[in-house]
Amino acid sequence: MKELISGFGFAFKGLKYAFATQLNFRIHTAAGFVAILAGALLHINNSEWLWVALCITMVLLTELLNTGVETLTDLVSPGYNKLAGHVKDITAAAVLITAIFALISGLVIFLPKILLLVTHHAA
Ligand SMILES: Nc1ncnc2c1ncn2[C@@H]1O[C@H](COP(=O)(O)OP(=O)(O)OP(=O)(O)O)[C@@H](O)[C@H]1O
Repeated sequence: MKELISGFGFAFKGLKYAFATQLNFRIHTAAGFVAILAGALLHINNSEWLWVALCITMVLLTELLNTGVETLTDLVSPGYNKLAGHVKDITAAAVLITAIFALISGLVIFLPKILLLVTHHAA
């Protein structure tokens, strides 16, 4: 039980480190909160909530993996190294792909509801 609790402690330490050092992690966390707020205000349904939860999880997960890989790369290759650059570019690309997926999902879920709201108010 003690090991389980200290395991959570290490995980929170990792989250705190990513949040403190990575601007992109803070931006994506804020975007996640905005999506949750929009979901509540626009009364999205259960399956839409699952898509929102999946997108937030995947973006933050890839951000955390990217931070881990970047940190490890800086540890093993502090100086310039072409391969080290490729490693960082590849994990950055993983974040980009996931963020694009989240953006498209967000548009599919929220845009029709926002347009309906706007046209309803305009009429
Ligand atoms: N050791 C290195 N050798 C070669 N190229 C590197 C190296 N470190 C970084 N780069 C190149 O610079 C880019 C930015 O690296 P950096 O470590 O600043 O990443 P970042 O995404 O800006 O991370 P951070 O959020 O820590 O600032 C990498 O994607 C890579 O192309």
